[in-house]
Amino acid sequence: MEKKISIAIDGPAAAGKSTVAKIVAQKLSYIYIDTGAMYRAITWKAINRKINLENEQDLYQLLKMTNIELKQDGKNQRVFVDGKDVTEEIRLPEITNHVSIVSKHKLVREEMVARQQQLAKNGGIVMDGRDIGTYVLPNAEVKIFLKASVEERAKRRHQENMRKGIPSDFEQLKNDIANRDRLDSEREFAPLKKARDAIEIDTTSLSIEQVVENIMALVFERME
Ligand SMILES: Nc1ncnc2c1ncn2[C@@H]1O[C@H](COP(=O)(O)OP(=O)(O)O)[C@@H](O)[C@H]1O
Ligand SMILES: Nc1ccn([C@@H]2O[C@H](COP(=O)(O)OP(=O)(O)O)[C@@H](O)[C@H]2O)c(=O)n1
Repeated sequence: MEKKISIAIDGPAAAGKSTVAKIVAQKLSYIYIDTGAMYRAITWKAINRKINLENEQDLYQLLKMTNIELKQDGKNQRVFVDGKDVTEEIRLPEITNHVSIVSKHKLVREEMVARQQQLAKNGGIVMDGRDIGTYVLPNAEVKIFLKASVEERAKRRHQENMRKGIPSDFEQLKNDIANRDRLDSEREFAPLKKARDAIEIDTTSLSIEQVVENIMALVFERME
């Protein structure tokens, strides 16, 4: 039987990480873990509970008693918080615009990373996020850093929002994405950064299929 490897996919907002990670996982019959969904899930609960998002201790205590599950549903993944399906709600602008505040806290990240490493411990995993190659799975056999211009990323997310019926203003979205990238890159603990041994793919003028092909070629190289 071929070796089950770990694949880390990082990059800024709306670069195409989850889209290609999902396809790569499907092709390999691997487990796909969307770590951004986990940070979105705790942000959703904290906002609902009216927790001060700057209060690291309160957020950590909340997370400790929160069950976050990612369940495969055909081609899609559904996200559950304490048994409640929050898949759609965690993508709303109110959540998106607050996740980077919650995710900057060291205690929150350490707890999330422990959960993510537990999920990945048997290999056969595709995980996407901001710190997977640098911090969560430093020994991943394949590390990818996806990027694209902010203009292109905002365009893609805007189209996605329109498709899903989520309110969306292109200029606002562009500002929000740039702002989130800045917060994620400048935070002290496990910031968004390309791992030294990650392969960078600029997807600005690539199709989803082309990005997947590039990644699959790297995967097969490492599996040999
Ligand atoms: N290479 C690509 N070309 C065009 N659109 C893409 C590409 N990759 C992803 N998309 C689209 O861009 C949007 C954002 O992709 P997503 O996978 O959610 O990004 P991320 O997980 O990095 O935030 C989605 O609507 C997706 O269909
Ligand atoms: N490994 C990760 C994944 C996400 N995040 C945080 O979670 C937010 C949402 O991540 P996401 O991947 O769902 O965001 P999109 O790129 O899909 O918009 C990011 O902006 C980060 O603040 C993180 O800090 N570390």
